[in-house]
Amino acid sequence: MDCAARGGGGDAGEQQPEMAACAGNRLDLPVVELASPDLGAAAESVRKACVESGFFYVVNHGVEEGLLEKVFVESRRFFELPMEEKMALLRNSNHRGYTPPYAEKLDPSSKFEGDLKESFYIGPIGDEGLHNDANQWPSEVHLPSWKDTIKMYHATALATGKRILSLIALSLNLNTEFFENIGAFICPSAFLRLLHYPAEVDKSDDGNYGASAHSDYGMITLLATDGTPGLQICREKDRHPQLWEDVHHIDGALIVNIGDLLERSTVHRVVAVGKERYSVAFFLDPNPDLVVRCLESCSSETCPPSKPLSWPEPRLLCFDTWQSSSKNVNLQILFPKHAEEQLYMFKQGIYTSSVTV
Ligand SMILES: O=C(O)CCC(=O)C(=O)O
Ligand SMILES: [Fe+2]
Repeated sequence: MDCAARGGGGDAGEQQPEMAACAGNRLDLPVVELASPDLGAAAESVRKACVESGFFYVVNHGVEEGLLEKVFVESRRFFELPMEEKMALLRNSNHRGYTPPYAEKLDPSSKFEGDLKESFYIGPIGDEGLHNDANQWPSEVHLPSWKDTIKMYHATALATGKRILSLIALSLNLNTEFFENIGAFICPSAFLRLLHYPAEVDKSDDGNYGASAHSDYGMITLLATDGTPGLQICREKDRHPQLWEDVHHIDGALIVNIGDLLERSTVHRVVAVGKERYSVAFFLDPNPDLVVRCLESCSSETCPPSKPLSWPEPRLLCFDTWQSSSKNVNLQILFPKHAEEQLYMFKQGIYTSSVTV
């Protein structure tokens, strides 16, 4: 079972006055060294990043630069195909495939028809021998090396994502194997999403976003960009006016952000910068039958834990339809600073797809 709409789409939700980051107000997000033998220091820096902004960079992350370059080449090749060829791979009921411009509106309150981006989703890659790969793949005649490159990146990003989650576990004084041990990775919902943002926009799209404000709803997202600016975060979404800060590009680094499932997601968006932009997002979420609840060590009287949640069937999870906590597989999560928001994603119904195609 896969998740419904990817990305997010519930939280930011407001067309309020806002400030862009002032020039010179450089956002210095932590850079985490993933190959460091000093796991304690790396975990501490992850913890600081998660508590303070929910966004950080990782370097020495195990993704070869050459592989990433190939992914961007293949991505460009796909998005340059004629629209009818892309539409032939339109996102299917398993949420794999192509979404054209305007197909998604990550911020449901946006006054525009949809976001400017187009994208392509690749879900968990099955063993073809077992016929369980629900992905759609472009024709090998047109794009002969596409599938192998994308599969390679999916596997590499999954390994990197698991390493980051082991540091997150450590940062919470848990065993590095915590997520592995509770079964979060038995069959993880690992979705790769290729994204393409147009350079030119029609007059009617003045003020529209490449990707409107949202938070990602899963555990962590690994983001690679082609270096073109546009990504912004809002660290305090309830502040008025909102302050949006640019996440700048660091050569060779991946951008990591934590999602709603870790209770400390950060609202972000991609603004149109008058230049074409490519990015590749990898969403690492646990296997679908995991029960989610707050870690005891992250709760207190003032920060009571939420009741356990099944993942990712939130449509069933209104306040009055709690699942029992009796399952022994529990993903118990974190960062109590935002415990009061534990349920906001469900209240907002962000799993209800905002896809209009
Ligand atoms: O393209 C980007 O930089 C961000 C994409 C994103 O936030 C998403 O797809 O959830
Ligand atoms: Fe996102």
